[in-house]
Amino acid sequence: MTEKQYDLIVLGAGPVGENVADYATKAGLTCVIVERELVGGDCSFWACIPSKALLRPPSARDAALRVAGSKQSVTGPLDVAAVLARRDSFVSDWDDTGSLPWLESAGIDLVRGHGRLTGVRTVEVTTDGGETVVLEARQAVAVCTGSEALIPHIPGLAEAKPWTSRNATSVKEVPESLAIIGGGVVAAEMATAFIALGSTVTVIARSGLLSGLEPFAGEAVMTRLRTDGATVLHGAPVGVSRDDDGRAVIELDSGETVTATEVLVATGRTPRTTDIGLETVGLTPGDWIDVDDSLRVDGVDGGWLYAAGDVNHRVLLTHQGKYQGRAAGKAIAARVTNPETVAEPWGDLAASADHERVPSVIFSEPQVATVGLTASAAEKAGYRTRVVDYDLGAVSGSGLHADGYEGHARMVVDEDRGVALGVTFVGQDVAELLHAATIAVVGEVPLTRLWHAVPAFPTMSEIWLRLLETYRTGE
Ligand SMILES: Cc1cc2nc3c(=O)[nH]c(=O)nc-3n(C[C@H](O)[C@H](O)[C@H](O)COP(=O)(O)OP(=O)(O)OC[C@H]3O[C@@H](n4cnc5c(N)ncnc54)[C@H](O)[C@@H]3O)c2cc1C
Ligand SMILES: NC(=O)c1ccc[n+]([C@@H]2O[C@H](COP(=O)([O-])OP(=O)(O)OC[C@H]3O[C@@H](n4cnc5c(N)ncnc54)[C@H](O)[C@@H]3O)[C@@H](O)[C@H]2O)c1
Repeated sequence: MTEKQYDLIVLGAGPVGENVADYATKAGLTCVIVERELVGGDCSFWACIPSKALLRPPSARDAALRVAGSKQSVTGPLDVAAVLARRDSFVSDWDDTGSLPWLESAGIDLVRGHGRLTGVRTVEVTTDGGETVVLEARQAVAVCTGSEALIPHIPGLAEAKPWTSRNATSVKEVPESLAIIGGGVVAAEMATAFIALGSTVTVIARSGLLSGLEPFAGEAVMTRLRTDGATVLHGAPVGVSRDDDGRAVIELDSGETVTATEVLVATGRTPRTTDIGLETVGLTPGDWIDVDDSLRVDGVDGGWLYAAGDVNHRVLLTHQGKYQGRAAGKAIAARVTNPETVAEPWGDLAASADHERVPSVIFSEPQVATVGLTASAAEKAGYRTRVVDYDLGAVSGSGLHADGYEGHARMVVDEDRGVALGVTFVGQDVAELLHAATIAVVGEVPLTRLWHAVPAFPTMSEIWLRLLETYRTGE
């Protein structure tokens, strides 16, 4: 048994754990990070990176096909083997050796193995070789263990050995057909990817596609999926089995049956907290971990426990988790000097934007880029709102970007303060329009001043001018 002491112990070397450790170390703390799989976490090896690596080649090919002149140069189908090989290179063939020099240069120690809290500021790690390493934190422990796919209780589903997003993003042999249970982000992106890779895709979306977003987003993605040959059903699965040929058979409450080579479960996430010793510090294993805006865990005496990233269920996105990681790292370090340090809203120690100002991009076809509140969420939150819509395809830059460009933009305005509460773009390559919207929403830029942020001609950003003109016309 080995015993070591550090200022901070971070459980989980995903993007979030890495940021907590980095920011605390930069502030002068000694830090160790515990990782049981790959340094870089799910995002690097099974989620963001491989999924986007699968989606980019068909998206680039589609873009070329939408411009007369370049269209004629696309003379063959998508090279699936090359797509998978490019994905493999982005995940370094699931080898994290490339991440280790960064940890070393940042001055962060690494212990490989499964970590569990064993009480106040202590963690025990069972290494792959079966050794036990006992770690003691002088200041804090940060839980950044992330989340994993939730397998719902549908009779026969678990026995039918469904795919999760990990199987989909690490696919080596593209199945002839794929049924996807769920209508959220994973379903939208993986349906887009597997249609392009050549599978026959059926999406079983009991409450429609992308239901938490502006309704036109899910409708546009659904229309495109259907145009590209997918079937989108609204029933709920009530039973799953494998037939004699090994194919998955999914029965729906509507009486319909879907048969496919594989079934992908995309019904949300569950926290990785079942076996991390939460019971030793008065918390419940298997629960999401509640935190305040400085990512400090609620209800733990002494305020030494932090939880950042997916595991706290505030926002399940890498960029927002990394933002939390920066705040947590700085808050932990600040409280070494002054334990009473308060995380002021919008200060460096608080993840204030988590509440109503989160940006996200869904890399489906078309893309969906959104920040802040939807019209219905803003109304529910009690704002006096005005909704401004504009046809993104009517902007000169869009027409130049792709022949017959189709897209839509919506800005939700807080009428009392004259600022944007939320913006949603749907269309080809709208991901790159998003950060301007994030600045407008997070910065609460008055629309009267935004008028003077003149978008360059002829870019798609002229959508801002059109949205503002439409808003002013309606005054
Ligand atoms: C298919 C898919 C695509 C996605 N695409 C995007 C995207 O494009 N953009 C985006 O912003 N978000 C995306 N997300 C969400 C994103 O992956 C997560 O929000 C992000 O990975 C969360 O980071 P994290 O560090 O909290 O957790 P993780 O990345 O899950 O890292 C947690 C780490 O902790 C380790 N760990 C867990 N328990 C222990 C333990 N007991 N001891 C030691 N180590 C432990 C794990 O092995 C893992 O390495 C996607 C998610 C999925 C499923
Ligand atoms: N581009 C990105 O940023 C990106 C990409 C993929 C995933 N993610 C993140 O990963 C998280 C997980 O994505 P997800 O798509 O798994 O979850 P989700 O919460 O987006 O969608 C879950 C879907 O499953 C459905 N569902 C839930 N239980 C069901 C059941 N028993 N039967 C049938 N349908 C059921 C829901 O109605 C919903 O449509 C998301 O929160 C998202 O933020 C982000």
